Amino acid sequence: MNAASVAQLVAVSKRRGKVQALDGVDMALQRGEVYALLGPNGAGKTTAISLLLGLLQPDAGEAFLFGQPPQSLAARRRIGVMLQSAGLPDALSVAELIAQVRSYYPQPRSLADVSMLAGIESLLPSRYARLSGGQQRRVQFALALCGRPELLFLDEPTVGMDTASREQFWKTIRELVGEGCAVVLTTHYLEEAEALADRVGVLANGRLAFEGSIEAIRARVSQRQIRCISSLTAQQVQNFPQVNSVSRDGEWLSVLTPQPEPVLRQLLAADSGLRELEVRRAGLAEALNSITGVAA
Ligand SMILES: Nc1ncnc2c1ncn2[C@@H]1O[C@H](COP(=O)(O)OP(=O)(O)OP(=O)(O)O)[C@@H](O)[C@H]1O
Repeated sequence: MNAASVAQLVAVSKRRGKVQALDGVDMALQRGEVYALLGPNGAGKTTAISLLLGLLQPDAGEAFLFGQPPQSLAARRRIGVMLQSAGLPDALSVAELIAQVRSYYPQPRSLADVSMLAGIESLLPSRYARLSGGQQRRVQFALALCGRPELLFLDEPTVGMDTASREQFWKTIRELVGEGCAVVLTTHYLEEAEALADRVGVLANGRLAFEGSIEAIRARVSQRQIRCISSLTAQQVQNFPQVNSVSRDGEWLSVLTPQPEPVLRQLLAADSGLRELEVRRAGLAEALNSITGVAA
């Protein structure tokens, strides 16, 4: 156990039904850090969070919250949780739900603060059950903030939120992190991981296939994408050495290659009218697919 970690999995394995959902996973989260857990459906993200929350027990290895077993009441008081299924009572209003959750804590955040942070002031009188999916997510976020958590677990938190709500949510997360709160986030929105995460863990088939910064993930993909407006056909460019694939979108040509320099020379030599040239590393989605593909 690492005493400085706010949450930790040590060599954790867990079977779920016939599936080895986690297989020897080590993970440690520090104070004030945003850790995004990424990976395809069924990779084991929710299982990892459930183990850290003490909702599941590991078959092998150990889970810790603030250096204690996750079931410890003292440790649980220090966390806030937003899971995929909230199971909240349908009959209560948003204000009543918040009052109920605030009552669990000795020094809760005020109703005004919680509502402002989650952007739900106008929803307080409404019955929770009558809210839209995105509004319910914002209320769940408010509930997770009631106990002034030092560690927030957010399992796909912005599913169903509109763009403005998502940006407000990201802004609030940054404020909380600025005050020292740590966050474990799972998401399928890569721009969300990019916007928030200090560190990313990529799970594939129950194993941690990669851990590092977003930039480090990108660096794993050696391919570059060349984009330009050109009269050359995709077939002509496909025949250049070092070209992996070519696609055309209207007047734009997109070329994937591990070696952009020789390809650029050939493109410029073959088309004197070529313009709007840009070269960039292949995208984050492609990098992740390559990490999880290799792991599989
Ligand atoms: N209650 C269960 N009984 C049997 N198998 C389960 C159960 N819950 C999860 N699994 C299996 O364990 C594996 C890991 O599931 P988990 O929910 O942790 O994945 P995930 O990465 O969170 O996926 P998603 O992105 O779809 O939420 C999957 O193969 C899943 O089918």
